[in-house]
Amino acid sequence: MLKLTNVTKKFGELTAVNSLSFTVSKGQVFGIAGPNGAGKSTLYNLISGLYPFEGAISFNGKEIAGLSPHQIAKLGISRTFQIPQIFPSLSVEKSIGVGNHFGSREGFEQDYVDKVLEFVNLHDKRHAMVGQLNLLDKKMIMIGAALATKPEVLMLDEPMAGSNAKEIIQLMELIQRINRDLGVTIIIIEHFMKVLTELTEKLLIIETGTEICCGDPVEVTGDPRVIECYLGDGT
Ligand SMILES: Nc1ncnc2c1ncn2[C@@H]1O[C@H](COP(=O)(O)OP(=O)(O)OP(=O)(O)O)[C@@H](O)[C@H]1O
Repeated sequence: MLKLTNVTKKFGELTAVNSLSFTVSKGQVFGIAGPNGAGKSTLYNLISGLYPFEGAISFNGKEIAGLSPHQIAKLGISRTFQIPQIFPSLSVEKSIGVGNHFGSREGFEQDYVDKVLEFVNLHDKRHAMVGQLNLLDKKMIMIGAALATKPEVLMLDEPMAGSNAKEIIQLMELIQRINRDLGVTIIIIEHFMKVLTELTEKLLIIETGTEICCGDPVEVTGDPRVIECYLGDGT
């Protein structure tokens, strides 16, 4: 479904993404982890059409290099950000509606916005101003706006950041429902290994833009190269 071939991104002298190749299959939950500065968010920025890059990225067989973020969203790729990107003075309903305006192929659909509000459990807060809500609600709004684009693939950038244990369980449950009930393929960048091993079917570890290891999450997290570069030896 989503295939990256020798994708490289340089910022001047710095190679942020270094010849990465991997495939995400339809319906999969695919994890990405690595130390700070490894190039994870840059990878999302490339797939979202924010920067030009070397190599190839194809989605359902179509090359996406050169397409605008808007065109890529319309193809069915959506994303969230580490820090919730929200419009503080918009209502919850309008914020999710913006996602539907931006990405849906069928034009604006109020019914779909209503469905998303229910799905992310924000129907009771639909008229609240986004800026007045707590971090978990803001995350749910950002995920809801991404879902309102009707994505085939949803890329989540550190969805658990800043959340407590109870919120992490709620977010994990939501991600599983998005994958299972809506059939959306998920790519998730996360630092919490427990979240990655519980949620994902395949895990890619990168360091300084380069692949260290990719495969079964339990095997990957036990790989000595991953322990050395990312997890540490516990001492
Ligand atoms: N627009 C940019 N211009 C120049 N350098 C950039 C730009 N964006 C990212 N970088 C650099 O590219 C490297 C990878 O950054 P990136 O944000 O992708 O890492 P990351 O793995 O997402 O890190 P973190 O876990 O801290 O979010 C870093 O060295 C960063 O400083």
